[in-house]
Amino acid sequence: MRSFDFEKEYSKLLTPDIVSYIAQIHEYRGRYSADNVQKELLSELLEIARIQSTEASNRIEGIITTDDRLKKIVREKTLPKTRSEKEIAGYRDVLATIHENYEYIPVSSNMILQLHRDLYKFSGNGYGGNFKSVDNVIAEELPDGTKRVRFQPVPAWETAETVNDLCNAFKDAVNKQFMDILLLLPMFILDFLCIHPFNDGNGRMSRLLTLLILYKSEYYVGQYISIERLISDTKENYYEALQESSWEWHEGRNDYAPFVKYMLGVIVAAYREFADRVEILTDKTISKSDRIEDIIRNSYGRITKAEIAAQCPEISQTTIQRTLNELLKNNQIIKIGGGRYTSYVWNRENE
Ligand SMILES: Nc1ncnc2c1ncn2[C@@H]1O[C@H](COP(=O)(O)OP(=O)(O)OP(=O)(O)O)[C@@H](O)[C@H]1O
Repeated sequence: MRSFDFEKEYSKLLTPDIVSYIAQIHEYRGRYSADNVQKELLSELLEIARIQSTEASNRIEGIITTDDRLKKIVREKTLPKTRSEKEIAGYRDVLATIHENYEYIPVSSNMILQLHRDLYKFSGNGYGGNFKSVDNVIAEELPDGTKRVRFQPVPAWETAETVNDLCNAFKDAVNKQFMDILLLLPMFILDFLCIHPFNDGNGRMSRLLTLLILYKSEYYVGQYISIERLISDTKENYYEALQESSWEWHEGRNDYAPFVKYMLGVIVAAYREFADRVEILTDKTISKSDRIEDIIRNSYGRITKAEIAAQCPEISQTTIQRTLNELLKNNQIIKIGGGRYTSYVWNRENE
């Protein structure tokens, strides 16, 4: 059976590029601790990130619904109807549990099972909260419709014990305190994905666990900038890094570096985006119209005038309307619907 030795692998990862990523992330964490950023601003970013995270993590697995239904599900304004919507609602709830209770959720086999149970609580397919009952493969569908095996995970009969060993080894490594969690985290996630402990939901669970471990270690950026969206936007690199790092995993000879670098790159990108958003939203020298433009560009799907106003209460309705007219004239946004149902969406065709 596969064993886990974080300490042995750790020293191999201390290369200049990885160390530089870690230094950047440490610096960002210090600069943007919650005390340094306005509370209203954070709650605005929080709402956007919650929608994007739920959408993106599900989209990576082909689980989708319309923009409007997605927003309503995340805001709990409707009940999920289709199978995909039920899985999206499950993700929404597990994400909320992690956001609110990360301090009290240990990274243990039992907790992973409980979170997985909640991921499927609307689905009623019997998968939720149980490790896989039969062996599985990580497959890839080729353009001609045929399937190719990307990775053969741990067999079903070894799964419970292997997850338990992984969680214990991870806990021991964290407790030793001299190894940076930013390296232990992607190693743990890669091992989790190579075990692929569930019949379904492994990718989503791995991204939820990523957030959990980041929050527990006081890296809160994922609450405000969606890490899942950044992964979805770089899906090809994500799969490539996983492929490279999982090579010879069963023999314990795999190289964690590609996936570690990929994940650290994503975390740095999230902090950079956070820094940019904070600057735009707080810099008083940035014009009102630029702020409105930024809000529309960064919103998920359509946005109404009332939603824009809620995000910038200090800007008058007249200025918002004038800016909307200007953006429409320049073809930067698209108007959808009419009357009190009018909404706007950023025109990405120009990008
Ligand atoms: N070569 C690989 N090695 C390890 N993990 C991989 C590899 N390629 C992809 N993955 C991971 O496996 C996930 C997809 O696995 P799979 O298609 O089996 O989905 P699943 O278990 O049904 O769950 P979910 O639907 O949430 O992904 C990806 O999101 C990615 O995280």
